Amino acid sequence: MAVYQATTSAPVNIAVIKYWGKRDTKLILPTNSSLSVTLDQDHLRSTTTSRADPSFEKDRLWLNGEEEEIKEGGRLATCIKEMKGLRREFEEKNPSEPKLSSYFVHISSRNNFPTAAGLASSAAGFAALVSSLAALYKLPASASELSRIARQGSGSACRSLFGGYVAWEQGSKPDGSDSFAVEIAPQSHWPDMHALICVVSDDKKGTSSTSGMQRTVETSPLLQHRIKEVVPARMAAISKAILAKDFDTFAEITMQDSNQFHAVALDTYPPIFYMNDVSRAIVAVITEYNRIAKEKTGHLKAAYTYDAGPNAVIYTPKENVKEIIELIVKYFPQANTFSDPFGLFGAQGVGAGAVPEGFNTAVAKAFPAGSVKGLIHTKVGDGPRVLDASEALLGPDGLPKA
Ligand SMILES: Nc1ncnc2c1ncn2[C@@H]1O[C@H](COP(=O)(O)OP(=O)(O)OP(=O)(O)O)[C@@H](O)[C@H]1O
Ligand SMILES: C[C@@](O)(CCOP(=O)(O)OP(=O)(O)O)CC(=O)O
Repeated sequence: MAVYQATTSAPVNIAVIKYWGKRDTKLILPTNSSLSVTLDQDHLRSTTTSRADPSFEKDRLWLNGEEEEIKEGGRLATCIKEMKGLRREFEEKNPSEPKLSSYFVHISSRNNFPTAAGLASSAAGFAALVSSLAALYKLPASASELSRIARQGSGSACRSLFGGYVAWEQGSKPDGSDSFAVEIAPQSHWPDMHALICVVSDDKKGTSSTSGMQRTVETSPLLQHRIKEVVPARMAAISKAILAKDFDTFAEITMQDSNQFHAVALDTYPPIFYMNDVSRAIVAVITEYNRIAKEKTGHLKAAYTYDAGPNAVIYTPKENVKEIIELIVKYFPQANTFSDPFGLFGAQGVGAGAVPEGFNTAVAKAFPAGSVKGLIHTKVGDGPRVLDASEALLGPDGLPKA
């Protein structure tokens, strides 16, 4: 008996122009365009195996080994239904192909990082789901077409269908057909972009992005200004900066847009707070770091950005990463060993940290060990990957492997 199965992995993306607000909550159509950097799957990824089989009795999905309910009309069900629809069209055009669209699917997925902790697990997760079904169904669909379906799982997921630098064009059609992701530049265009994730908390967050952003749409007058007056100009300027590899402009817009996203969260009624004291101290440290860099070299060296949680993501050219880690470690001593995937520190490890010459240490207090629970060093990466059968997450019985 033929086994119809495919395994793919997909990356996390972290936005530099934030998506926050929907004009259609069912189709997941945003109130503004957004732009992100895709991070390397060598470090952070969702891996998903999908199988179609005539013996399966219903569609089932396991996330990190636990079965998730596929609610009728819910986001998972919508993505699976849309993908089966594309397969059906493909079968109609290619009548000799097996009728996989009529079989139920079993899907097993794993994230190699905390789920629902503000590390964009839903983005990587839905991108991996859609790309594994696309591989299973052998669809000729483009990444932008698939992004339209991933969007209906979680808005930010549409951007994880591409590597590199990715825009989600908001579109204007009521049916969402023009709301999808496009590549601004591939990873290879600007491979020197590194990212340091400061994990402040990996707990499940208090206010989900989904509910938080709708409260903002309903109550924040500042959001209306952001949508009309701010984001369109920033999208154009940051796209241009990426094409020109202009880190100064990229960094300035990234930090300003993170600030404004958290300002609209505060402008929401009742207000939403995602950043905490540790997050704000990291802003102060990076701001001072940039001040002396600008004084010495005329250029910025780092850009912070925060999603719907307290974790910082710091974008920087590779040459600065060691200095930034030393700086962070100085203020936020590490309780856990830093994995150092790029081998910056050698056998002696990160040590007690250091500040660059001229740095005003009074900008923040030193925090107790463990305030920043961990540091993840990664960089810009590629789009979804089709993996070998040996990496499958479903066993011969069609159930998740232990
Ligand atoms: N690998 C996966 N496959 C399918 N669905 C997933 C996967 N990973 C996460 N999800 C879905 O995404 C949900 C978590 O999304 P949520 O937006 O709460 O957190 P997050 O994505 O980590 O944070 P944020 O989007 O704010 O960065 C999970 O409860 C699950 O429904
Ligand atoms: C702050 C953000 O990370 C918000 C992400 O929101 P989600 O994509 O998680 O929301 P839903 O579409 O409701 O699933 C900004 C961004 O990624 O652009």
